[in-house]
Amino acid sequence: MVQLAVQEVKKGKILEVNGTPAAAPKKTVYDTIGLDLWYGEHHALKNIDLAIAENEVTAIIGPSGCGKSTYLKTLNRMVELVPVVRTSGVINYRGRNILDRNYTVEELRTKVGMVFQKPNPFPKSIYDNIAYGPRIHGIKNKKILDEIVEKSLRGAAIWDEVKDRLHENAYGLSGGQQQRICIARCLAIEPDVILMDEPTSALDPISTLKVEELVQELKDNYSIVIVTHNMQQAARISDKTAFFLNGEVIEFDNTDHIFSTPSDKRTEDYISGRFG
Ligand SMILES: Nc1ncnc2c1ncn2[C@@H]1O[C@H](COP(=O)(O)OP(=O)(O)OP(=O)(O)O)[C@@H](O)[C@H]1O
Repeated sequence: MVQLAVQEVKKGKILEVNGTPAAAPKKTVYDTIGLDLWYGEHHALKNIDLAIAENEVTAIIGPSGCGKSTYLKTLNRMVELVPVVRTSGVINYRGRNILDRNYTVEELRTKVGMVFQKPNPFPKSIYDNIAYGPRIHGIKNKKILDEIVEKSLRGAAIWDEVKDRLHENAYGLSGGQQQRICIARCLAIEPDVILMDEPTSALDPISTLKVEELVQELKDNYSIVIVTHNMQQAARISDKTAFFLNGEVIEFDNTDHIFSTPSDKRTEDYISGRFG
């Protein structure tokens, strides 16, 4: 008989598997507690509780407009760029509430990198794209910058493809290569967390596969939160999955569990393609 894993999930944290305490939990990077967000009158995030673990890939899935990108953009406070936004609740990052007025965005952005849906390299050379962040942080020494550029490009699995054309414009690369340049640019600031908003939706299947493999490798050194519409992608590359619907987290669990035995009928309907 197949034994199904029965898990107890409370406040976005997995506590028990089959009645025994879950394996020693990984460190929590982000702990979101009772987060609400409004765009003007529109209540876009409702009482979100989610714990993002260190060195894991956490996937955010759900139908269009359910709040996935909004949640991701609260994690680096990019959402504040929208003038009508209002939030309440707590997002602890490494134990400090980033929604607290004393927490500066600049400080947060040195720790949290972001990769967007469409590759957005700067209209500069490949080298200057990667060296941009370190230069802003005051690094001017050519040898150190050379090392950072190589290390970041290697980290993003694109060094071999571009090492002989570092001073060419990044716009001359393919979409998939540009996206890996953007990931390398993100790695150059040595972040703790990488947020990815549908990073492969503009890529062909081969480039998508490369980025997916890269995400798997990067989790050894970084904690990754990825928004994806692609259910197979979430199942392939993530450790945990949160299913969002109408601004709420309906279910948050180990990815295997979500895709094999979801606890909520709405999750099951979504992953089996019955809506969204
Ligand atoms: N800048 C904004 N101003 C007002 N409302 C917004 C803004 N951005 C998003 N919204 C609204 O907030 C809700 C959540 O949007 P969000 O972009 O987070 O959804 P999503 O799940 O990422 O969608 P998609 O999968 O289509 O990208 C939607 O109803 C959307 O219309």
